[in-house]
Amino acid sequence: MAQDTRLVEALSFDDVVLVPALSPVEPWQVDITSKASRNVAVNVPLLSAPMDTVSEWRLAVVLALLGGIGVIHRNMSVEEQRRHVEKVKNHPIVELADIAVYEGEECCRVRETMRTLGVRQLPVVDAAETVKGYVEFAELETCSCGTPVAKLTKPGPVFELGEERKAIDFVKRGKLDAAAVTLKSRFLGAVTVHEALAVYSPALDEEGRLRVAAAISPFDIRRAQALDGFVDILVSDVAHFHNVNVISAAKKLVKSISTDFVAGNLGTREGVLDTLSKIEKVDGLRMGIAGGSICTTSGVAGIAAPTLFAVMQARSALEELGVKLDSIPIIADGGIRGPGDAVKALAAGASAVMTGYMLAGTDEAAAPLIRIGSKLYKPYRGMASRGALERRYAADRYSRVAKRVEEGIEGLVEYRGPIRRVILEFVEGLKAGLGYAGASSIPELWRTARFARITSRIGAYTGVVKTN
Ligand SMILES: NC(=O)c1ccc[n+]([C@@H]2O[C@H](COP(=O)([O-])OP(=O)(O)OC[C@H]3O[C@@H](n4cnc5c(N)ncnc54)[C@H](O)[C@@H]3O)[C@@H](O)[C@H]2O)c1
Repeated sequence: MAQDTRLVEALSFDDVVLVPALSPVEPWQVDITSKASRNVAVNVPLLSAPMDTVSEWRLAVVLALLGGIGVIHRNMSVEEQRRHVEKVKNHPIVELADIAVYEGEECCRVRETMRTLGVRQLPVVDAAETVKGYVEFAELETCSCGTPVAKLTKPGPVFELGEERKAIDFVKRGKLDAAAVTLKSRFLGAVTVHEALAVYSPALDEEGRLRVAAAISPFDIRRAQALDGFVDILVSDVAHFHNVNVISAAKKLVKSISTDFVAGNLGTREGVLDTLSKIEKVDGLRMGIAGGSICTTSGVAGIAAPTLFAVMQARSALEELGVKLDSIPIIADGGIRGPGDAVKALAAGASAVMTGYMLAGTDEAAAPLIRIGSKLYKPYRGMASRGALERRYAADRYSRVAKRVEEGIEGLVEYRGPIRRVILEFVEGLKAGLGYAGASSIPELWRTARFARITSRIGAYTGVVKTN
């Protein structure tokens, strides 16, 4: 057969922009709820990459409290990975010790403050200002002053702003010794209540526990079975899923699990078509090869499927099969530097994005904080870097050595503070992006987004020295 020498165009995030459109919504009204896999809803369309400098239980807890989902890496034994998942699943949403019942004047004061602020819900925080969840302020009884007594009940999902609800949620740790306004400024910092309400919305399973996913190799049935039914999603974690051996291993593996299975990484339409035609149960597609900031695959092997291109490829495969985009969600994985790239990935057809880089510098990331001179950093490395591979082979005696070449670097990223700051910026960026594109939700963005190719970099701060 003659070699096919046609060039296809593999677009990357910097090659395109989304063009603005008539907008029926204000950014704060934009709904960014989505799916991380067929049966797993998220309030923030973000998954942490299963990397050993990023995703362990601590990050997964806070990310789920903020509405996204963490994917626990697999550079550890099966037992250890299960323990990480357990820690997330058993983590309290509301710490019972922090719960108080407010009565009388105190109750009236809370209600009045919240009414003044136009707020129905505030997050519960601990001493480190980590979001613990929500408390419900339900109109169950009436206190002496005639207003309802606040009772803290099971945490619920975030209510739509402007929606009339009987229940009023509010946030507080310990006794209400300060007005909600004070709490707002202490906890929320410079952001508005509207913004904060949009962010703090835990991703919970049917039993009200935090959601969490775990990375597996399709060859590792033992690991998959140990996590099956316990974790929300099993995420395939190999560089080239479109390999006959990987596909046949996955075909076998899915027969023994009931948890959502995300296939990946894939880069092409053909890869998706082969995956879906050969594997009975595929609940999501992890798309993108060699797009990551720490990935050296394109240099080492000359291969890449840039994330934006890979998402577009998956979308065309699904459309060809007549499969709805939200029934097999596409996860854009690799090279997402911030919300702008994420908006482009979503517009191309993704339901959610996966990132290591954006989260690697946060307090909650799995690597230790390092000081060099006056600056703080956190280590960050690719999962095919020498260090990560050595750890895998040492920690997991069932791991296979498929290649003897490194495809990732080990480096440092600047310290970024608590993850909630990153997520807040991410959520607000997404909402702004959808607002510009004239879409009030992600499915609407799929239908209406228009891309334009750009001929040169659209740069912010060009020629300006940034001081903040
Ligand atoms: N997303 C990316 O772009 C990317 C690229 C490289 C590595 N990685 C990550 O690095 C880690 C190691 O990756 P890995 O796939 O080498 O893991 P691995 O060593 O567990 O390999 C798993 C299987 O994937 C197949 N495979 C992998 N590379 C292949 C290739 N070049 N040609 C043919 N088949 C291939 C083989 O069947 C192999 O046994 C994983 O965590 C992976 O996700 C990611």
